Amino acid sequence: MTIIFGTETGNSEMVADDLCISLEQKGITGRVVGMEDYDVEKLGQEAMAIMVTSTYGEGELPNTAQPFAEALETSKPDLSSMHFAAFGLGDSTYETYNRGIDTLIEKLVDLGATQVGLTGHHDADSGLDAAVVAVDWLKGIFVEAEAS
Ligand SMILES: Cc1cc2nc3c(=O)[nH]c(=O)nc-3n(C[C@H](O)[C@H](O)[C@H](O)COP(=O)(O)O)c2cc1C
Repeated sequence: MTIIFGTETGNSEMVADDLCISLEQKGITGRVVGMEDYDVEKLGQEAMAIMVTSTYGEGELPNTAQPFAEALETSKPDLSSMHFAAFGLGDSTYETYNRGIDTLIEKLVDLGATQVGLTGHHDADSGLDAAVVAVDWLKGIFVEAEAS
């Protein structure tokens, strides 16, 4: 399973790495890739991916996610076979709390992808560790998938 992250200061990458470790503990091989290194033409081949991104500026995607989002708009890959789970990092002291992940989800769904489970969120203002929150969220996604 591929974990694709967008980040400005590295928190989303740490989350992606810990999600990968958590997957491997379940016997699932994971691969972590930054959005800046990911070719959107390959996205349609991901049967199941985990998307992780923070929010920057005023509700925008972080630097490494912006070219990825633009490439989605221009290449318009067919994502009808792709499933994905989504986790966002933000800070609730901003009015635009966690808008980045919602922007990304909208783009993927517009191209035909199917979201699995509820979007996970980390709030930097909570004082909680982002990776701990993300790994707990992923466990919930698995419980939901097993129940359905
Ligand atoms: C300049 C700046 C702007 C930010 N803008 C937002 C924002 O609009 N909405 C939000 O929810 N979080 C915002 N954040 C919080 C970041 O998303 C949060 O710190 C996150 O953990 C950063 O993750 P990253 O290191 O992967 O980029 C902002 C942080 C900074 C420093």
